[in-house]
Amino acid sequence: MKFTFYKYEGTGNDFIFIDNRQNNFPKTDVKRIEKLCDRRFGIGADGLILLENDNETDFKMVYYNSDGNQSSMCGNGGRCIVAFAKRLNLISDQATFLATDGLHKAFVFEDGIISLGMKDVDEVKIESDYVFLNTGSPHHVMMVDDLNNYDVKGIGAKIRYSDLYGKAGSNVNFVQQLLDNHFRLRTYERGVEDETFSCGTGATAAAIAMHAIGETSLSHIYLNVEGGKLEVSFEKVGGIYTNVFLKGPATFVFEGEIEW
Ligand SMILES: N[C@H](CCC[C@H](N)C(=O)O)C(=O)O
Repeated sequence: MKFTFYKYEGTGNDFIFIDNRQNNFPKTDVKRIEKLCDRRFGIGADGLILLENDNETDFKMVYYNSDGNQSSMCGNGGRCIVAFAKRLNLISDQATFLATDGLHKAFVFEDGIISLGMKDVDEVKIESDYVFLNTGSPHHVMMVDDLNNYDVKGIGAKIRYSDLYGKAGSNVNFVQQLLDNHFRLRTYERGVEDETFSCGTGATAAAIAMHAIGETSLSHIYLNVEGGKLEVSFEKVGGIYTNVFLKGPATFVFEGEIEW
């Protein structure tokens, strides 16, 4: 089998893209997808994303974590697939696409920045030392005083595999407040089983969580992640977080061919 692939990164969260509109990619070959994502024996990425045809929208997004398993919504990958669709001349400066958590709208700006509409969040579980919410993927969010030298992988894995989240697990986000609506975020990602340089649904979850627990009353949040900067904006209407947007860069890195 021979495929052209396209490598993208969104604030350091990196992905292999395949144009699967011919529907010939081996979608159930977990070991193959895991190997393609392997940073030594494959191309290397946090995830692999298929762009497929969809009757009602511009395209469909299918997301796999680097463990080779299909998973829930990827916010950075969602921004990158819009850049990929533009490269394929499928769209111009906006898109509507179908993902595992429903329909997404997206807007492409001049400088390559992409703003992705995220699902509404109608349930935010506030506990004494963490917040849990689902922004298309499940996220445990907790505040820490200093993210320098913080054991994100060790502590993140403990929480991800704890009884709290059972077999499904959760992504784990550690947030440090810098200014009123400015935060630093480091994330342990389920399915990568390591810290990633950025997590889009995690940044969205952290922003909404900080608003929900009153750390900020502003609804436009700036997040410094290990791989760059993201912005999250939202409105809270009748207890529901809506008009949620995740904005940031989506960068083409290289294209190549894989054969096996
Ligand atoms: N690892 C996540 C999916 C990818 C999330 C992340 N890459 C993003 O940008 O949202 C999960 O299995 O829940």
